[in-house]
Amino acid sequence: MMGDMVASVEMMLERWKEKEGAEVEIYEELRTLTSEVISRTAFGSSFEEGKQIFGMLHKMMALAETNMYTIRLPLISNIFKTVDEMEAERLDQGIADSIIDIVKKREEKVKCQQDVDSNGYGSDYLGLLIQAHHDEDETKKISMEQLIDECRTLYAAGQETANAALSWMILLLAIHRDWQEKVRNEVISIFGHEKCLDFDGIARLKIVSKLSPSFMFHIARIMSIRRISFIFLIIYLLQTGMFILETLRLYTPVYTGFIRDIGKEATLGKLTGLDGVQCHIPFIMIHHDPKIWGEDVHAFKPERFLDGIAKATNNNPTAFMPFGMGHHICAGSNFAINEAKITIAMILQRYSLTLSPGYVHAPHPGLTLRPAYGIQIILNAL
Ligand code: HEM
Repeated sequence: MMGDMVASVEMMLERWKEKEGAEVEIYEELRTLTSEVISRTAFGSSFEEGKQIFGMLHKMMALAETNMYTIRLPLISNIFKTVDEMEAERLDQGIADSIIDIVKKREEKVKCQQDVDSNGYGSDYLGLLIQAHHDEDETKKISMEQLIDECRTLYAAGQETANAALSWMILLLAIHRDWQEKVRNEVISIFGHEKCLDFDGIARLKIVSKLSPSFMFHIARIMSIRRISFIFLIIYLLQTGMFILETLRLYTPVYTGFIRDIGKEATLGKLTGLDGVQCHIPFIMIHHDPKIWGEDVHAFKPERFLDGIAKATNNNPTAFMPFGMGHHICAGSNFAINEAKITIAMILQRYSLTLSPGYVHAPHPGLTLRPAYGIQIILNAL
């Protein structure tokens, strides 16, 4: 998975070579990147076809956002459909057909015994889903509709959110030049300027996982392991980690939070929730509450996370929930943090980021919290 992330960032940086010294619209660039990452992860070898599906899904999400507050009348809405509703249905069918096509191609390969690895239908997400679709155990088997739904969920949950989060991170790095330097210094102290993207190294380095990064580097140099495992070292990006948490607090992608049904009467402080009542937990309000974070709640201060989340939240660690909480907590939180670390590390190894004077700050509360007019950044090669 990490290999797919690195390969996708490499592709983006290749494109950027032609844009050095010029202004780049980061939100769109990162949309391509995050779609690429999810496409490769979800569809593996079929990621080009996956990208077409994600293109259609993206259009559907845009339609959903436009119509978020449209009131639908029972019965009448089933008979008379708006242009947007008809377009959404067309896209939905297109997505389902494309997924079925990819599934058929994989199944054909298995029949012909070509290019099939030991995992049968493949070890990417799609392969695992097809395997589940063919499971002989009826209790584990999933239907084709469920398979299609799973692919949709992964995109919706994993692309838009990561796109928004990464965009705000780049903005904050461009504004807070001191933090841009801190994060870059940390990245370079661990990875140097070279591309250290060898994944085979991880197996060799696992056993020394408790040792410090500088010691590991020393050992690796002695042993002539030229390219150290990126995956392993990524966990040592501590300043970068704090920076990521602070961005997720200030610009929480799933800003609306979640709604939970109260299953049975429950008391929380002075509040009593009755069975059947719905409870809305708005993340962004909790992330901006001075009672939890202190009077400097609106300031950008990654160092508040230096001694952990409990300290930063005045001993209310559950008050920090960019990835949700409980049974439905984000299934891709580690994926998202690693994606962010890899992307930031690889960008800062190569570029100094300056905010364009044309940037207009307008966080837009759509399905996710995203920049209404994009984020224009000037890329200066280091
Ligand atoms: C910064 C990026 C991300 C943020 C802020 C984020 C946030 C969230 C939140 C708030 C939820 C709802 C949790 C709840 O209801 O308690 C969620 C659910 C989910 N996320 Fe993420 N997410 C991110 C990235 C990803 C990625 C990259 C993936 C997949 C690769 C992913 C997969 C999922 C899935 C499958 C669920 C549904 C879990 C369930 O209902 O059981 N997310 N995410």
